[in-house]
Amino acid sequence: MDLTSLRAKYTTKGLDIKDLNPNPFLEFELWFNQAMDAKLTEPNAFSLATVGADMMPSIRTVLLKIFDEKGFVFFTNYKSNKAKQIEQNPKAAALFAWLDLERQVKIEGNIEKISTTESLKYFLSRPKGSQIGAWVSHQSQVISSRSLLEQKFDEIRRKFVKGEVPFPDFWGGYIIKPTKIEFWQGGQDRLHDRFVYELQSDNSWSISRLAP
Ligand SMILES: Cc1cc2nc3c(=O)[nH]c(=O)nc-3n(C[C@H](O)[C@H](O)[C@H](O)COP(=O)(O)O)c2cc1C
Repeated sequence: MDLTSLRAKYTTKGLDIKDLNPNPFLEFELWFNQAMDAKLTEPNAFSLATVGADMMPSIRTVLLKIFDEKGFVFFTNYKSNKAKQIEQNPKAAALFAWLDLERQVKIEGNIEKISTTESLKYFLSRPKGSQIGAWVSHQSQVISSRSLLEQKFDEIRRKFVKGEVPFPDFWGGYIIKPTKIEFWQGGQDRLHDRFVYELQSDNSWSISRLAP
């Protein structure tokens, strides 16, 4: 299939350094709220890239659940492929592609587990079905059929039909602590605007414009 004629025009006003908040987390919050206001599908979904000891990059979608000046938090299975890669190499990149807004945000940084208390707090806020789902799925392992998953789901649901679903010790959150955050806004004739914030040794953030 030849896609060479598939071409979108970027028409948005563009970005200027004077429009940017000196604090990249506040800039991200502004863009995130605009993605919410635009009613994008799952605006908190992002591509998470990790690289394990074999140096082969791996990427998948996860959902951002918390963000503040400490970093960006998502939840997953601590025995999954991504978790193994993070253990081997605690660095990650995250990409939010808000294409309807002609925007992307790219985040790079260090990644670590959040505390069990914080993971538990989020686990308790999840619907019961999702809590059971965390128990059922040995994420990233080969399984022989879907029916096995469904059987296990039923077993666990019956077991905890009355009481609370216990918190699985192999499940929880990771926080990406950024050292770089890049904001990209589409511009006319491929003259896009890119600004990268980089964390300095005194914990301040520099801002540089990058060529598109
Ligand atoms: C929209 C969407 C949201 C997802 N959110 C999560 C998530 O928050 N956590 C998660 O572990 N997997 C999530 N997944 C599944 C992952 O993309 C991936 O299949 C899974 O985490 C296993 O990845 P791994 O084998 O690289 O560890 C999501 C997938 C999609 C399409």
